[in-house]
Amino acid sequence: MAASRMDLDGRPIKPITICMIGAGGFIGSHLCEKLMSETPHKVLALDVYNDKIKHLLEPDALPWAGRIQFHRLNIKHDSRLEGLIKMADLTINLAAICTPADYNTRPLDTIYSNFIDALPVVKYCSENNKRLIHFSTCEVYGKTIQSFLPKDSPLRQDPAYYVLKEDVSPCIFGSIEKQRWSYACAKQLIERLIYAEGAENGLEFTIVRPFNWIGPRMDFIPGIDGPSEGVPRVLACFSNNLLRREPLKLVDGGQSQRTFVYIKDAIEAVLLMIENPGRANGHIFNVGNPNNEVTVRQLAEMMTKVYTKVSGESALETPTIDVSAKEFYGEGYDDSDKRIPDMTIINKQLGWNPKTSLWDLLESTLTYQHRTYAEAIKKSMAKPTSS
Ligand SMILES: NC(=O)c1ccc[n+]([C@@H]2O[C@H](COP(=O)([O-])OP(=O)(O)OC[C@H]3O[C@@H](n4cnc5c(N)ncnc54)[C@H](O)[C@@H]3O)[C@@H](O)[C@H]2O)c1
Ligand SMILES: O=c1ccn([C@@H]2O[C@H](COP(=O)(O)OP(=O)(O)O[C@H]3OC[C@@H](O)[C@H](O)[C@H]3O)[C@@H](O)[C@H]2O)c(=O)[nH]1
Repeated sequence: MAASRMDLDGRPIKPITICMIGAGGFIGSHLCEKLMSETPHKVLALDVYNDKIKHLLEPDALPWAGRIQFHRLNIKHDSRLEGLIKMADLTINLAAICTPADYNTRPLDTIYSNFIDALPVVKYCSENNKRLIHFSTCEVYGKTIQSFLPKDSPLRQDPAYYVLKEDVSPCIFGSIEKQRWSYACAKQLIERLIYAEGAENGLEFTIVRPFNWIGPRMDFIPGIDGPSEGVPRVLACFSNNLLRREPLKLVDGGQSQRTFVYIKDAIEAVLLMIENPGRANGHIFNVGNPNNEVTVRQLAEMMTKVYTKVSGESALETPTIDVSAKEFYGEGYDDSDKRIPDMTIINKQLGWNPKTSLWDLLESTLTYQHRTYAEAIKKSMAKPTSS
């Protein structure tokens, strides 16, 4: 099966070894799954955790046994990193602190994780002539130009002022005390450094800007497989509320807009980048679904409807409540107003298009959430609390 696979230019795809840093996270787990089930490539999977890829590592009888190897390490301080990058043909760096609740409360860890800790990875790839696919973020665009226009300006209708385009749009962040932007700023600087390594030293790189990829295994459910007081990204926050039958919290009224793409669609795009280096090298790619735009309030409403359908439970009388950003995230939070990816470059280079509608992706994801967590939540809620 694998030997006859062709790239986009009709050439047979040769098996390669991939050093995947952050392989134990949400995106990494889906990418490992795809690479094991549909390709002949080998993966050196690096992470501090492996819970989300355990099903790929054990038992030894799995059809891909021997093609995936887990290395438990922290890239902040581990001398094995360079050796592992040297053993591979391609490095994919996914490692990062990337939950907004951390950006303004742990700004130093956020900056170190997204910039300083990524530096050796870039350096080792450049020095050893290894290809790098680096995961950045749509947050590097910051706020849209539209958000600074007067409310009654007709220019607000013009996509030139809000659609985010890799080679045209500016990066607009808030002031320094809005520490929300520390993440985006660190990601922007590492993008610039990688770009400069390409320009000055010939590093072969691809930069990925994910636009809200969501699906099973994203983050954690507080108190079940993560800290009770932890604040994950919105999919897991709302899933947790639905599972516990409590109102979904809308930060500052839930007016911000996002486009959500199904993780399985997005992984197809990454596989195309891996297997078509000639088309992907030197490029920055938006990866998102421009057709799945909603406000956070609309997302909450849709998730409530979908969850009612997949769980068979009745809807809550009060499905949502408003909370202020300060109350929910603390001092220094700020938000991206709107995120619609322009798809021209990825379409032209890789012919990729997302397929799954928001309703469909929520249906499969919430079915997974219900199946995975409903029992555990019931048990934990039935336990008497110690006082
Ligand atoms: N999911 C999205 O929609 C999205 C959007 C924009 C950007 N991204 C970017 O994509 C990448 C992956 O995101 P994700 O959603 O899978 O996040 P995730 O938190 O699930 O995965 C990141 C993984 O990196 C690991 N890691 C972090 N620091 C490490 C270190 N020092 N050493 C070893 N491992 C370390 C973590 O343990 C985790 O398993 C990140 O760079 C993130 O900024 C994701
Ligand atoms: O319970 C909640 C959680 C979140 N929200 C809101 O929902 C929106 C989305 O929040 P998420 O936590 O998913 O994160 P964001 O979309 O703001 O940023 C994310 O996008 C790009 C990636 O780099 C990161 O994964 C993360 O920074 C925000 O407006 C947030 O304020 C709520 O209204 N209620």
